[in-house]
Amino acid sequence: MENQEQKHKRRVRYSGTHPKSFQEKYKEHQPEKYADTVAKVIQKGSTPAGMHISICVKEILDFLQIKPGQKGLDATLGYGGHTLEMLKCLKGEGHIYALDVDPIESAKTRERLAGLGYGPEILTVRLENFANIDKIAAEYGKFDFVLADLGVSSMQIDNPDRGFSYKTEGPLDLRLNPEKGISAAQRLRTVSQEELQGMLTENADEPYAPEIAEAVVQQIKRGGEIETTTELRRVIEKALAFIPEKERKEMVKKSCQRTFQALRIDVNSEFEVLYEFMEKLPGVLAEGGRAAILTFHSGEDRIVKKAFKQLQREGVYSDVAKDVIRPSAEECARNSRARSTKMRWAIKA
Ligand SMILES: C[S@@+](CC[C@H](N)C(=O)[O-])C[C@H]1O[C@@H](n2cnc3c(N)ncnc32)[C@H](O)[C@@H]1O
Repeated sequence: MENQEQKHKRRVRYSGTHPKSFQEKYKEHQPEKYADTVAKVIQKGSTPAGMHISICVKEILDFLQIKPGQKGLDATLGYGGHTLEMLKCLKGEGHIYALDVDPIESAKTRERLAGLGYGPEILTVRLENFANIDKIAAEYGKFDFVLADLGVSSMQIDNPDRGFSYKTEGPLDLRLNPEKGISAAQRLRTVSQEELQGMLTENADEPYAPEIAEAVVQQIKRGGEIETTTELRRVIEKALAFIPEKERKEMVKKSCQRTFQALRIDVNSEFEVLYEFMEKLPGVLAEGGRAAILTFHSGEDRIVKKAFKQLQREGVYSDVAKDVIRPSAEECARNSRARSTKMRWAIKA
């Protein structure tokens, strides 16, 4: 008996010495305590867990020309990397108001920045959608500078519980504020094939939108669940099984990225709130006030470019970026998430 048991004993799987899951990367979650580990991860061109590396910092600061005593708005606080650099420019005089819709990350950021000496006397953090900048300006007055760094932070993408990435198993949520609205899984339960196809095309230029929309809707009609990130990825893999094997892996990867992007834009009404923000932006800027916006895909950039150009023609802005500004090759090598970034700016007349 003993012998038999030994025979069937499985070799313990070697799990390696390096942490693999988001939670296991506890050192990266405490940048102040484990600065060496964090520095090594950044040097390798990766973003440490629980952190976000700010993009185009120099380009933004060069443009905004922040002076002590000014009042600014960071419409997308995130990890607070840009906010921190802008706060330094104030040299203790003036104020920054920072918005975010994410209650989880913005609370952590507020605490961390307060720990660095930037408390409520110089920084006000509000849990607010940037579509409501008019209300913020009505409360605090017009701003000398405004920054919006659109989309999601690395902390949100990397946390499997938020469901932003097809690469890790988690609930298919994708909400920037998980306490409001409906999750992506809930959205898929009632979406029609036609609507989903339109969503994939409009929000992410997905070339296989018809195939993916059909596969998703059929799966749900048959009573199959799509409640997790992996379940959605599997449906996409099946829908694209007709692609020759040599190209399939890469195609599936790209279609997964685009499908998750399209769903994220949908459940967070990202285009609608961006239109509203662009419309209200001139009204919250002081005369000569400067605004910089970072976008991450063509849909966002089109909205920003069109609004800036039209409002310049109407004399609302005295000047706008002629061409898009891209992060340097060196920055993209250091931070792969910078590769798709485009920056545009405008100056209020
Ligand atoms: C790319 S991150 C910002 C990173 C930040 N600039 C930094 O340096 O750490 C974008 C942030 O904007 C927030 N966000 C996205 N849409 C928003 C909206 N409509 N209103 C307010 N915040 C929003 C997200 O929750 C996320 O935290």
